[in-house]
Amino acid sequence: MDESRGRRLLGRVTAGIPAREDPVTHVADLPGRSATCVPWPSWADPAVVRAFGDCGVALPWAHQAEAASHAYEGRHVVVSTGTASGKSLAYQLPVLSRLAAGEKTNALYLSPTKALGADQLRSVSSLDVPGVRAASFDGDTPMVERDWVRAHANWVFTNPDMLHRGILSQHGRWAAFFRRLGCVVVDECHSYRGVFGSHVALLLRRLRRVAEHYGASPVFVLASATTASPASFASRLTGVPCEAVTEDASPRGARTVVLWEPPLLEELTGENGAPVRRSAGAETSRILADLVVEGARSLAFIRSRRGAELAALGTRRILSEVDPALTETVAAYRSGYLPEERRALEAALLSGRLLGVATTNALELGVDIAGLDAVVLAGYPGTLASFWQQAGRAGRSGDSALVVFVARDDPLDTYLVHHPAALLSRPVETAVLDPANPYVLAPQLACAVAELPLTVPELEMFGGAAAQEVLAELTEQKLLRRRSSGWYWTSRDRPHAEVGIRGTGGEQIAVVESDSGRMLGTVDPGSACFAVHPGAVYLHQGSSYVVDELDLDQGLAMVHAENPDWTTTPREIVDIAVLSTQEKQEFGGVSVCLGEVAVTSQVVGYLRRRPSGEVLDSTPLDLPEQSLHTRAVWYTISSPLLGPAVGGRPRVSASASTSASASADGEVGTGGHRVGTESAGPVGTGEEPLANGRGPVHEGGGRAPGSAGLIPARVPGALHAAEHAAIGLLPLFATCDRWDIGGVSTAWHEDTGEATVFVHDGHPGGAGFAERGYAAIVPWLAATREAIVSCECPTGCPSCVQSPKCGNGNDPLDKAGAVAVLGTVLGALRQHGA
Ligand SMILES: Nc1ncnc2c1ncn2[C@@H]1O[C@H](COP(=O)(O)OP(=O)(O)OP(=O)(O)O)[C@@H](O)[C@H]1O
Repeated sequence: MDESRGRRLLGRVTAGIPAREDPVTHVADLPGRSATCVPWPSWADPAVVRAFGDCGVALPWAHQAEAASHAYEGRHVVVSTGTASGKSLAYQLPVLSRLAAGEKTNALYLSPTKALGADQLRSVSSLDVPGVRAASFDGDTPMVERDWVRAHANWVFTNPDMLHRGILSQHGRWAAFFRRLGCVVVDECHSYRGVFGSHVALLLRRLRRVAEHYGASPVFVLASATTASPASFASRLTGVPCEAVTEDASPRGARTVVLWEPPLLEELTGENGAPVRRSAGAETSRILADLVVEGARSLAFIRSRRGAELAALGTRRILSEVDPALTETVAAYRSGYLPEERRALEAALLSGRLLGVATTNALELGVDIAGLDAVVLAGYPGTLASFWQQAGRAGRSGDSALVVFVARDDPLDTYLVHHPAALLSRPVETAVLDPANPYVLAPQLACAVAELPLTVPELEMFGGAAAQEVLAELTEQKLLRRRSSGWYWTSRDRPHAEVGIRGTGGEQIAVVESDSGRMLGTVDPGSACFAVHPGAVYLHQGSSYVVDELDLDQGLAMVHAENPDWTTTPREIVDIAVLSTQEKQEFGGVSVCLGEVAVTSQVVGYLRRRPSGEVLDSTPLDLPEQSLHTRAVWYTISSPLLGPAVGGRPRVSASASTSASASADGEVGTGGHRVGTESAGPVGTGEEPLANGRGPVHEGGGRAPGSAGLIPARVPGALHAAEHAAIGLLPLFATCDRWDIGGVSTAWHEDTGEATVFVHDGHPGGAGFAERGYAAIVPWLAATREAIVSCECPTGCPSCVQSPKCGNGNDPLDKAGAVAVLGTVLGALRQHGA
């Protein structure tokens, strides 16, 4: 294939776009690499080597052999290499070699999703190595088969949910399996982050404890996408020291990576008259259609299932006008499809019968698809690990391929397409998890004690003092009994069923279709008012429903199927109180704090909007207040630093400007990474002009040196805008989703006595995001300011300071004021040595 295929495809997808609308903000050519193969390790069983050879693997790549040897020789290891770099072989080789040699040993494989577990079982079974009895044990395993698996399987494929509820909770029935447990495989371990990751970390400690009880001490083999500090992450996740193998020896094709910002729409405006851009989904359909016309096998990653379906439809619509025969070569792919449908789609894409597939991240993990001609990413997938994982589906075996990152209309994506280094030159972040979160620790310790009485020496593996405190509370609640030998579970019932490891506990709200009585899914209690309030549009597996009733007492949301051409946005009022300040640093009029807060929120209504952003109407709601104890990072600014003139202090604004947040549903965020993405331009007093040429703040009178120079009336809007943009940018440092965090800003806060901007975790007890914000305060706020400055809109738009979930209808928002405030804060931080 032509070396410059990526460049040629780029020429095709930009052909015909007028220069003034040129969406391409950056192009980077990433070189390819050839494979480094090594001989099979001497310990590898010949039958296994033969089986791999029959599947086209003549020799292992160097990193595979290295990781496999660590595992075989009993050292815990994490292999952290790129997409499709053959991580499976790294754990298959040692496990299969022992089983093929007839050793009486067992292995346990854990994957974050059932589908991935099924794929991996299929791959192991297809090798057909003698002596291997591999079987899955998950929610789909029929009861009649479960006994067989427990008694006979020597390699069990499961997931953390089943390990928690179905295996550890009744470990006595698995005694024979545990006695011989020699290896635990933790696949795609980078996805264990945030609250879910914290649960899994404690679950793995429980697993180790139970295995030890039966006399086994398994070796852990972890597979991860490329991440920073994989060894320390793997060690935190498992609680045992892990070696890391990171040198990727698999072959990789060259890639042309293009950053793409859709143009502003001339004919449409959004909330408060703000300019809006063409949607990333529509833009992606257009690009995908061009690629299909070129005969390029392409994948487009879209963040929602519905978005993936819509992008496929959009692509087909465009193609039907060009060449109707090509419409057949385009499809959507997402979880929720039957395994056979997914297999058929994968095969069709690999064979070239399908050319364009619009997918959710279902095709990101574990699916054996690589070597495509092009990948389009509609929006930042949340982490660099995901970005590279998705981009890695393009360009293998020496082919040059095209990767297009299309920005959505939000501050983070806008920042990234204008700061390529933040996307292309940064080391991938490590995942954040916080197993010491008491909201996670308490239910996990209850399960651990119910499994086996906990002794004092075992405290250390669960976090030492933090665990001791939690145990004391559980004892006080009479859930445990303390004896001299340790802690004992008091009830006959096991706590496991009550403990949801993917959220932060509490009774889940069931979402039920009224007509059929079918349960569609569950929603975290903390986010129910937000996600399934009456009138809300609820999406499930690509289908759309509208909520008729939310009964919080019964834990039920009743919905009916409906596919309206509008979406809903809840309106929420939020209040925040500081419970304790754990860290505080003073920087001459600016202080930066980390601590515990109580966030009280109430959904008071919702907006209906068209996909274009146009608001149809606003409906009031009467729902109860919700309270969330969590962690926050906040900064305060003294009056002289805000005010316009020396002596001209801003009056305190009586009405606090708050913005909504605190949704605890959806994916749990991940780990963060402190990076050097500081703004290229000077950051100081907020004097630099905005990109639109407007000077930022010139409000009469003199100004104290370094102050923001804002008259009091502008302070709430300035803080509010600064808070929105900061929420938008935190995912760059804390690798959470913007929906995992929330914020409140106020011109005067009663606990701090000053103008304050809070950004808080959306999960009870926190998931480590606020800590990341605190640790990266300067680069985070510098990036925030830079994102606002570089946005070309005049007074604020979704690309900079408007928030899609604002409880105050994005009002007041003062874009220039936000730049001034952030400039002042950064000036103070820098001047005082932050
Ligand atoms: N040493 C090798 N030589 C040739 N092909 C190999 C080798 N090792 C693995 N492969 C092939 O590479 C492909 C990707 O392997 P695998 O799915 O294990 O990668 P992965 O790193 O787990 O992928 P993902 O990033 O999707 O998790 C498979 O088709 C596999 O057969």
